[in-house]
Amino acid sequence: MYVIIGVDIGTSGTKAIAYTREGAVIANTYVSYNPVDNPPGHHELDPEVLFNAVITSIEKTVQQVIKLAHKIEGISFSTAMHSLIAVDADGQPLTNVITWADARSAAYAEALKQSPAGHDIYRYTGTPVHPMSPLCKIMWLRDHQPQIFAAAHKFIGIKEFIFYRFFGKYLIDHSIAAATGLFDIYKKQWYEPALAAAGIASGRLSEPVPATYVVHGLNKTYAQQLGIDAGTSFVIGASDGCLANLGSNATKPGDLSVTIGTSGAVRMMATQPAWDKQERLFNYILTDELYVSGGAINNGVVLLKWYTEHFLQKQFASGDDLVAFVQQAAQAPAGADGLLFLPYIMGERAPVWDAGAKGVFLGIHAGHTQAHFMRAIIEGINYALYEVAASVEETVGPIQHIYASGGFIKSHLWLQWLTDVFGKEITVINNDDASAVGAALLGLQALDRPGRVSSPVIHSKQNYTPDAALHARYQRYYKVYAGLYIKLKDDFHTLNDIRS
Ligand SMILES: O=C(O)[C@H](O)[C@@H](O)[C@H](O)[C@H](O)CO
Repeated sequence: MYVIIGVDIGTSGTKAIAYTREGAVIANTYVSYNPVDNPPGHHELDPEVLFNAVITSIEKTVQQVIKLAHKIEGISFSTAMHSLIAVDADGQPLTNVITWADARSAAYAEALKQSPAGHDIYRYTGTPVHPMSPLCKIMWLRDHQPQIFAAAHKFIGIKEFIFYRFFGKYLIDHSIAAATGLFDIYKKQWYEPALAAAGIASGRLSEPVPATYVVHGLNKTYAQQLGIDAGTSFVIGASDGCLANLGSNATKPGDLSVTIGTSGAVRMMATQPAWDKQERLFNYILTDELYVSGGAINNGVVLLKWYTEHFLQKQFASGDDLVAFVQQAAQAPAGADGLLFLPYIMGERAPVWDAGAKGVFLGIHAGHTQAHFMRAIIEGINYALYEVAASVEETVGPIQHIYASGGFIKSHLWLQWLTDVFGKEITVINNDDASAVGAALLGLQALDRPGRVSSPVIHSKQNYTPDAALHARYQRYYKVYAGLYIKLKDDFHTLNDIRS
């Protein structure tokens, strides 16, 4: 049987899956990594660690496929958005991979956001003006590391780095380009006013190609190492966010995908960008016909890791530790007996887009225990996504079905609590890594009929139904939650000033 390998290169690890045309995952490998040690507010990965993780995950998956006597018809890629690496003329990295979670360019984002150019940049590039975007990171490099800026032959992302090593070409798919803040999502070319703001010409960026673009001619050394033919088709693929919609079945108008991994997001597909006059939502590209609108939050499972390591003084790895965390939180009642958590410990993206926002526990009383704090954390993440979903509904259209994906789907309890907050049924299909499955599906389409996107084959389906009484209780708490940021915004910034 033929399989396609879908690779999802994330911020915490890389996953490769072997996917059949019948929609079964018959082999997979996950390689995790940690960010390099950095000052607070900076978040970087080592490009070599990342490259090796991609090699290892593909190599081990190929070995499993060969053992099962199957054949590989192609490899297709999903990657985290907004990453930046400056490379020299030989393709050697001059910087680490600066990830979406890096906030060093906050002051640049703030200034640009207030300017007329900033509003146009948001509108035409689809990327909110925020330190996550490569645009703001390049501005920061230009002023803070002028030697690196001058020596940089290209400014690229994770996938371009990998593809350059594999094929000797700098290629960027439209989906990842749409998350740079530098790409015109209507004309599908680099956007001059954004290039001017960054102080670069388009020649210092990669060549944009559609997500279904296929490359051949893998470097022989890597072909040997991976155990595949150098003629194997490599589909460039798209971004993890857009592909999570595809892999979790949220592909029709009215389908909302809710992802909670390290970070989180809600997204809806549309045939055109949904320009949000309040600039809360992104508009990314999946294929020539499909845009993905939505909002991402910074604070997902990263909060469980933070709380476990700092307060429970234990190691935390997603998976079993996540399930155990939620089980312990379940000792507290829904609503955590009046303990509310505004989860902005990493600053926040949608809907406030404020890198200086902070977290708050509100309503602490003597009856609260550790379990209440843990429950409040989960509920804070749920409210944050619910708030973003409301702006998607307002801008893109009514929500009809909700599909969940990401590491949190391992916890039935968490899925149920999220369902109760949303007050709408939530479905999880197949339990696989949605972005890797999305990459495989897009890959199959690219190899067969470029430009079209199919939906996953559904083998299993879990539906979660809301409890009306709990939804009503959450609604009362949510109203308090939704007023918190505005009340506290200035205080967060005053505290930041005092700290610095
Ligand atoms: O849609 C999404 O999921 C977000 O917009 C992205 O910014 C991700 O958070 C990022 O790619 C990390 O995986």
